[in-house]
Amino acid sequence: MRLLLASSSPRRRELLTLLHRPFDCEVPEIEELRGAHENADDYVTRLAEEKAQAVAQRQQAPCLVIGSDTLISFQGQVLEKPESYEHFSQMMKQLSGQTHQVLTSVSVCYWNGHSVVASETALVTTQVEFAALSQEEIDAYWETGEPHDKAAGYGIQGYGGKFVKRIEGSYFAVVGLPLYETEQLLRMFEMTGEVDER
Ligand SMILES: Cc1cn([C@H]2C[C@H](O)[C@@H](COP(=O)(O)OP(=O)(O)OP(=O)(O)O)O2)c(=O)[nH]c1=O
Repeated sequence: MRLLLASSSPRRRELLTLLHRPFDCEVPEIEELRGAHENADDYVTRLAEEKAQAVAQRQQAPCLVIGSDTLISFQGQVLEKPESYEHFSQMMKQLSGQTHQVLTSVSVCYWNGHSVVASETALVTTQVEFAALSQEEIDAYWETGEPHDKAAGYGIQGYGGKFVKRIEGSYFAVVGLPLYETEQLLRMFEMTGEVDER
């Protein structure tokens, strides 16, 4: 049974290699737009499911497809990737000296070549406490080029790591793919018998 990762993220690809299964990557093309009354949990869950299913629907043969999505929830607001320097700077000022939640969902779907037979999704929430940041630090961080493709504009695994005082939850979920939950979902599908052993 072929395993596919529905992602353009180099971080997710690297993390999935740690689960020791051969896989291929395909980029999901979905619109990321939150519904007016959709809360952060529902939104991040829907996006992971849509990514997995978008890639599954292109396949001729049976496969398992993994999709994932990461966003930041802070005081009732959802923070996604920065659209500009101004947007980035505004998000960093909001997070400065505060604790925010990183929400990452991972969805696995089993495609039989014609339809989605089964789909399971896990949502992982991690608390991240940021140090108080000066405008100089925020500006210098923007100059590294790291923020632009990351939720809320920071990467805990890179230069952004020095802003993180404490985390409670899954480090790997913050980087983009919760390893424990992904392993559990894959095992569940592998054990059902519907899906052949590789
Ligand atoms: C908070 C945080 C996010 N991120 C990344 C993880 C995700 O790649 C990205 C959030 O954007 P996503 O929309 O979840 O993913 P993506 O567009 O990068 O990739 P895909 O093709 O799978 O949709 O932010 C980090 O790398 N480090 C961090 O500390």
